[in-house]
Amino acid sequence: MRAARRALDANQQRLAGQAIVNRLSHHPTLLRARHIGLYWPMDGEADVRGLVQRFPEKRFYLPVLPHAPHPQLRFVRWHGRALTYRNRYHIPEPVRGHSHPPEQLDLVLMPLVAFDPSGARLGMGAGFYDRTFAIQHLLPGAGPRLVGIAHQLQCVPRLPTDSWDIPLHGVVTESHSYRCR
Ligand SMILES: Nc1nc2c(c(=O)[nH]1)N(C=O)[C@@H](CNc1ccc(C(=O)N[C@@H](CCC(=O)O)C(=O)O)cc1)CN2
Ligand SMILES: Nc1ncnc2c1ncn2[C@@H]1O[C@H](COP(=O)(O)OP(=O)(O)OP(=O)(O)O)[C@@H](O)[C@H]1O
Repeated sequence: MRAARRALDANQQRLAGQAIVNRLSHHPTLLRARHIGLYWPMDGEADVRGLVQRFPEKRFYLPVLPHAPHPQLRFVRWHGRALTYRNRYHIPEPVRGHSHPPEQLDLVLMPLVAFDPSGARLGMGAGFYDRTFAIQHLLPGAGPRLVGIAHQLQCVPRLPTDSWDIPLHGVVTESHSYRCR
């Protein structure tokens, strides 16, 4: 999946990102949300950063890697400008800015490697998102809506899941919007 999404050329990437932003722009969950977790795309992930210009009245945050012993991602405010600092995976991160408690975000747009229509998500394998939103196992209605963002080619019929995986509420690709739970 990672090789397949990396193989998309710049034009396919641009079109996919625009199509997903357009879909999200009519998505009631996005329209209602005020504090939104976003991500800086890497490794062929769909680029939905255009949302920041599209919705200047909303507040967007980027994930910042935890330092031991804190197991959770932090979400730091991002205004859409260039970033210079890169984390250990070479992903840009804001170095200063207001951080919003993850469980108080309204919506988190989650990067993923593969997904299935039931809302199972395969990530990069470090468990950052699962640990950050683990509270949803205890309080299923609590915390942000979790919406996966992907290219349609990342959809598989059925993914195996582990007990700690947090299911997605929905997934949006350039051609489909899935409602999962
Ligand atoms: N854009 C984006 N940001 C994100 C994530 C993501 O999946 N996408 N993450 C989602 O959790 C977190 C970062 N998690 C990551 C986990 C592993 C690797 C990674 O590249 N692993 C390499 C080995 C890297 C190394 O150790 O040198 C690999 O698997 O090939 C990258 C990000 C937070 N930010
Ligand atoms: N709630 C949790 N508490 C403690 N450890 C956890 C929790 N959730 C996940 N983990 C740990 O994280 C590891 C990686 O999880 P997994 O392979 O599901 O990551 P992923 O969802 O693919 O990655 P990511 O969320 O970073 O994109 C697991 O082996 C597990 O030990």
